[in-house]
Amino acid sequence: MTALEPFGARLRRAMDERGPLCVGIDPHASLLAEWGLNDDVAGLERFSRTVVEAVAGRVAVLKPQIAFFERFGSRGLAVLEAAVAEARAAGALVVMDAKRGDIGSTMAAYAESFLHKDAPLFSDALTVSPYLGYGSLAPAVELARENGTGLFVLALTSNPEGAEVQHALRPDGRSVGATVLARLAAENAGQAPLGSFGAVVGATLGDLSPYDLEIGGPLLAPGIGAQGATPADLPRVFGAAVRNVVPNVSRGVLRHGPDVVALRDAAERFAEEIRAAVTSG
Ligand SMILES: O=c1ccn([C@@H]2O[C@H](COP(=O)(O)O)[C@@H](O)[C@H]2O)c(=O)[nH]1
Repeated sequence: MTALEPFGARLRRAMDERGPLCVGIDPHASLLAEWGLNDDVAGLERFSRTVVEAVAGRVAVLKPQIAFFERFGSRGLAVLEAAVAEARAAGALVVMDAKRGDIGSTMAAYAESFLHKDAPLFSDALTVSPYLGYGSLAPAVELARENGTGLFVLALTSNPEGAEVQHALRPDGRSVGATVLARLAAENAGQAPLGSFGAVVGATLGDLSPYDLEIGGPLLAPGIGAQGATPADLPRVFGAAVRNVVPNVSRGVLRHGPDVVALRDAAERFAEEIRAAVTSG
């Protein structure tokens, strides 16, 4: 494979051409049942293929949640490999939601598993956790730069429990989450039109004006739909940085399956609401 253009540039173009929506591939056992599928590898495969068929040719980003595939061991991971390859072949960027984080030497292996161009689970970007110290992510940053891939670093997560860690104040008076955002801004310095090192910032969080969200990179915003946020919340939560927001919807779209057209229509409705909110905000 020839070297890829940096992830940030590829993402900016995809957002401009297709809109910023990211649809999740989250095969919850309850969704498999609602779709009339068995909670087994065949059900998992049918679910993933249907989501890819419905939306991968239309939305900018697909975000598989690896936990739902790991549940089925090596055969689940084989299904994930196929879904990633098919989604990318249909023109979607793939953000692997694996939230990896470890000491630097192990982090390097995690990065190779997803961000190296020859990896079976090669993805355009990976979610990672900075809570072993931001510096522990350095091998992943380096490998992403070499391979034209990207990272989304957990900064201010959508779940209420995240605040006890992410809002905690450091000795210098800054919060932990604000420091993660500042480190990302430094990674992205000088990168145009968009850096490759994004933050995860929940759409559920309300007013984020105390935080500097201008990190020069994308902001992956889960929480719309099942967690209660709506597209209309985006301008209020993200302010001017809304132009760099990649809103994620998983269950809010997936509950409309298994009909391909119904899934596609649900994604299109979210995409339209996001477009309206972002342009009016
Ligand atoms: O802060 C975070 C980080 C990641 N997620 C993931 O996003 C999706 C959300 O799914 P919904 O069904 O739309 O609620 C899921 O894969 C989470 O693991 C998050 O929700 N919040």
